[in-house]
Amino acid sequence: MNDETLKRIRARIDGIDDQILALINERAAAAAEVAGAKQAAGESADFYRPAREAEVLRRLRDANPGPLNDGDVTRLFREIMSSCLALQRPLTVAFLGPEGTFTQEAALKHFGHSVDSRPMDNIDAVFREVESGEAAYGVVPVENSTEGMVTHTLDRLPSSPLQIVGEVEMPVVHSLATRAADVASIQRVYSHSQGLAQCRSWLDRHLPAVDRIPVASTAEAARLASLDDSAAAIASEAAAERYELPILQAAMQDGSRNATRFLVLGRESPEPTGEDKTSLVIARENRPGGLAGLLAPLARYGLNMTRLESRPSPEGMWEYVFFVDLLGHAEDPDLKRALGEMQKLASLLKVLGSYPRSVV
Ligand SMILES: C=C(O[C@@H]1C=C(C(=O)O)C=C[C@H]1O)C(=O)O
Repeated sequence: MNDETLKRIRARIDGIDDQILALINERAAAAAEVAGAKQAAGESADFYRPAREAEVLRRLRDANPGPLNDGDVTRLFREIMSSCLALQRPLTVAFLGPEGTFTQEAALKHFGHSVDSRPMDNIDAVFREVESGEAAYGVVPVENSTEGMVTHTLDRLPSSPLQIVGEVEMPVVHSLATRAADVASIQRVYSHSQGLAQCRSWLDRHLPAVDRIPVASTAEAARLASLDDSAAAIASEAAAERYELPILQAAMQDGSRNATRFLVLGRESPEPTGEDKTSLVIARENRPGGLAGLLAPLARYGLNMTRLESRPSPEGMWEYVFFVDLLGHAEDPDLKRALGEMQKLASLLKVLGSYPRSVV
């Protein structure tokens, strides 16, 4: 390419950038106008609207003519909205810490980077931070495609006044991060119990005799491995980078499609968007056909159940509660009718939240 051609194209790019710069600032000013109007109408000081944000992202994704791919378009607009909102006041988001966990990645993926994200020591602390109003939102893991449910989160939901206001799905790729020169020099492996479980076959094959030590988080595992040259951590690339640990084995998880679903917790329920999910916890006294009867209204109204999970009930030995995820919003007419019918049969029925299906 000759210099003249390059110069011409670069001048064109500069011109385009000037337009983008003017337009994103115009957008920020418009978003501030919405905030002003909401304030004038006496609405709450929290201007974040998960339903509206999901609609904005879906509309742009569906309108995207390319060549940029849909994932990149939603990610870019996610960050633009995050910055627009932070002009009013950055959202405070509590997450299962410490810094560098997959939960933090999920929080930033959902809210964008212009938030005040606060690491919490455990799942219960995330709930408490939002319940007390210290944080506006919280992010916790709820299930992994290889290892199943995160029981702490499920067990904490029924007794909490919080609502599920969103979900985030994220591929989880584990790395073996260590200062050890080779696999043979590793004497212990730290990770969160989920990380150890998701890499079980790899560990059985390559490090069968080595101690597997569960710790509070994959980020904590990376910190510990950074203090000891004969230790390794199973953690994210981000955590390895944070503690300056070389990666000896990338993508070591057993399932090639290992993913974790996270829940976003808040205090107010999002409006319907047309592409929503509803999470419930239900129970019925134990008798033949009890659960089948309780779920029957869902089939009658043609509702799609995407998850059914049982957990021991806090009420009695060998009694169970069931966690159900459905497509639709609790205010959708059919779902509302089905819930009304289920309520008559159930000993427990609580809507844990209706929220937009994940977009980013
Ligand atoms: C601007 C609004 O408020 C916030 C900012 C949004 C945006 O930048 O597009 C979208 C939803 C809200 O989180 C709105 O409600 O439209």
